[in-house]
Amino acid sequence: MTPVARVSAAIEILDDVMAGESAERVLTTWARGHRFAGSKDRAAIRDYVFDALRCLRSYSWLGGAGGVTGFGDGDETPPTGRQLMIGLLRATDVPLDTMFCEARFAPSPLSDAEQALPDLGQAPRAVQLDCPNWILPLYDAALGADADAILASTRHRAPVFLRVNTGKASVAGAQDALLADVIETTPHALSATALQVTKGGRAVARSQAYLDGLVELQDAGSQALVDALPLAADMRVLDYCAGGGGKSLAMAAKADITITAHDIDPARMQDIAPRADRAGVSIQTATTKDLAADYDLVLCDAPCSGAGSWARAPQAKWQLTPERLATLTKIQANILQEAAPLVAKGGILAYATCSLFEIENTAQIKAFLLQNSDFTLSTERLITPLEGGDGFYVAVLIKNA
Ligand SMILES: C[S@@+](CC[C@H](N)C(=O)[O-])C[C@H]1O[C@@H](n2cnc3c(N)ncnc32)[C@H](O)[C@@H]1O
Repeated sequence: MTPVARVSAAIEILDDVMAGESAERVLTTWARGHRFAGSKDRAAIRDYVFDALRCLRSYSWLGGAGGVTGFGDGDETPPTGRQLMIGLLRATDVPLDTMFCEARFAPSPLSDAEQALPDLGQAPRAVQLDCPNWILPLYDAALGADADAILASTRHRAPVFLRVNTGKASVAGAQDALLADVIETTPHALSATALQVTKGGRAVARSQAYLDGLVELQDAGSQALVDALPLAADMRVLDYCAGGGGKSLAMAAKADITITAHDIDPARMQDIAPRADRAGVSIQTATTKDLAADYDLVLCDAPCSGAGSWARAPQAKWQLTPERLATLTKIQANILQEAAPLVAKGGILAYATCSLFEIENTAQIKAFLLQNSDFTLSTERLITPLEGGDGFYVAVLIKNA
């Protein structure tokens, strides 16, 4: 495909996404209907779509949809795919007349109105930072002087990180094995097991090092969260909200422990067995009625707004509503109450989210401690995207002996 045809494809896809469709689904459907598009075309179009989603408000502004204050921010009309791509190309200094022109498959040349260059410096702070208006106060309350820098970081693509499975390889050994598939990496300060992929990120899942279980795809912040857990040999550990098992696998690689994975939706755990096989570790899965009440450590990696990973999953930023956030905080409080009796006396209850907001993090723990005087707070850590990975919160509570 020519560069202009890629821009036209991104416009078409973004129009569907702005109509409320999932970006992943629209991209998959588009690829099925356009078999002539090669992998490089698909990757370039995908990058356009996700870049536009990350910077939805500032690109809308630069694309001339100045009145649009945010998709998902009320009843406003969302920007068109064309406006977003005009904004994206302006923001990245691509001359617009090279893309919007008379060439075959190109989007039509800019109208006189579209030629006017809006000044982003005049836009409200939330537009410049690509944040829904109602969410900005949550950032300010939780992150103070760092709020702007953290929001700015979510405007850029998140790096690909790997976790070295130290049960199978050293960090240097895993790096060498990845090099055989032309995947270049560099260790990352957030965790001793974290490698940031600097070249070949799209090839990881096909590489021999990955297929042999030497590495797993896992964000560096997620690894730092697991590092914060006081795991020790022979512990009985319950991963109460295990999902696909990312944290279970990381915990299993850290210490010789017995791990049980649980999720309210057992179907979410279907990948755990093949992933554990690949990693060479053992993880049991259990339904709620199978759970014992004497775990040495229970991890609740609760469902949340996902605010710490909006650079990776940008559509979620625009889909979150105050009502959904209120529902999530209720679910989080219930999960803590369900998990507390499963912790053995003297054991540990760990609570984690990939959110940055107080209402999902410190406020949740404060409320829990008020109602559960048999627990005390041991440590608490907020990992923000300024440390290089996704944002996470983790609190470690101890149950009285
Ligand atoms: C943030 S995700 C977990 C991600 C996973 N720990 C990982 O590292 O890949 C949250 C999970 O909590 C599960 N969940 C929601 N409500 C729950 C509940 N009441 N009890 C247990 N799991 C729950 C969801 O099904 C979802 O899989």
